[in-house]
Amino acid sequence: MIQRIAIIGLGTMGPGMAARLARGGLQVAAYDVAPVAIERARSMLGVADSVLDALGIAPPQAGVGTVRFTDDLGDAVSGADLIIENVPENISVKADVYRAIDSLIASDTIVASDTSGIPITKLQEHISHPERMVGMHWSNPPHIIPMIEVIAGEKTAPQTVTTIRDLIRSIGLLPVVVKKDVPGFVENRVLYALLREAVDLVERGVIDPEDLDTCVSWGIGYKIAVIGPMALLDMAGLDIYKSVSSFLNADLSNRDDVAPMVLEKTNASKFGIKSGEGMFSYTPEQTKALQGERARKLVAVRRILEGRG
Ligand SMILES: NC(=O)C1=CN([C@@H]2O[C@H](COP(=O)(O)OP(=O)(O)OC[C@H]3O[C@@H](n4cnc5c(N)ncnc54)[C@H](O)[C@@H]3O)[C@@H](O)[C@H]2O)C=CC1
Ligand SMILES: Cc1ncc(C=O)c(C(=O)O)c1O
Repeated sequence: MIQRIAIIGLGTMGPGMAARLARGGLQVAAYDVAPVAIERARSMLGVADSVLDALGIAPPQAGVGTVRFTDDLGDAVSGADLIIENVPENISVKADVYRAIDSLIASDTIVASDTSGIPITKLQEHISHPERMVGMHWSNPPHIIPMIEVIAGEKTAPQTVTTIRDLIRSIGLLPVVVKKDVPGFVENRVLYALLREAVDLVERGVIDPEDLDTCVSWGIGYKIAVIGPMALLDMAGLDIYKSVSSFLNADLSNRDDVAPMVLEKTNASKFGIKSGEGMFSYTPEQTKALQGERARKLVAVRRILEGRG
């Protein structure tokens, strides 16, 4: 049974994951190579906890778990039943972490990766017990979005998948087991199909960025939270989908490289909220207000969707 979890990497995703797992009654050790990331994560726990309160997520009867921060990798993974690797989306950075923990952990300790889309089969090449490695892909913000993809690589033991799926369920989250280890798994294949088209439309001047967001959020986005794509096909009618897709699919963006607009911005260190500018601009005050407003709205929508409005 999983009780002790180590999270390696406390950037965008780590702090919310730590808070959510602790709320599920688990004992979390949180580690990062960067002291500044540890301090930032520590300061974010209270905010995440108040969002979990607003969501009405109660701890189990045995009580709420704990989050302890450490700057020592050996200390973080010592005695852990599960390690969640959450470092940047780069195979060699992730492989360094697997090599570093290999001799520090028991052969049956589960090692999960929160990779956004690197096939688990590739990551397994860098660990001595590949049968205990699994994909555990959270969605951002991880303390609010309940769905987590679970992905087996070619060498993952079925029991490893079952253990992680059951753990996710046991703390009130929603596991989705992906049946094939395809790049991007399912959530990001769908998201990146949408983002490729959205970026292309803005880049070609078909629409302004603000209007693109209005169109998608108030059109498809709002609807799709209630009616998933497969159900939507039935609601619209497969005959309609057949007619439209017969001419539209051929006209959709099929670019297989990164769009020039994105390269231009990233080359100028315009990464979005984290750097103050990306598609839009953000002052620190605006960022704080935006994060609060988004959390409030996501909480309200989730409560309604769960029938707890
Ligand atoms: N940002 C997002 O929306 C999502 C990201 N992911 C995935 O989660 C993983 C982490 O992503 P983010 O949190 O966005 O990245 P991030 O870049 O915000 O944070 C990564 C953290 O890892 C730390 N780190 C780097 N090397 C390390 C090492 N050797 N040991 C310990 N810590 C180390 C960095 O100091 C940093 O704090 C990536 O694989 C990403 O693709 C998954 C879901 C959503
Ligand atoms: C743009 C983007 N890329 C990856 C992920 C997750 O892996 C997300 C997300 O969770 O929101 C994302 O927005």
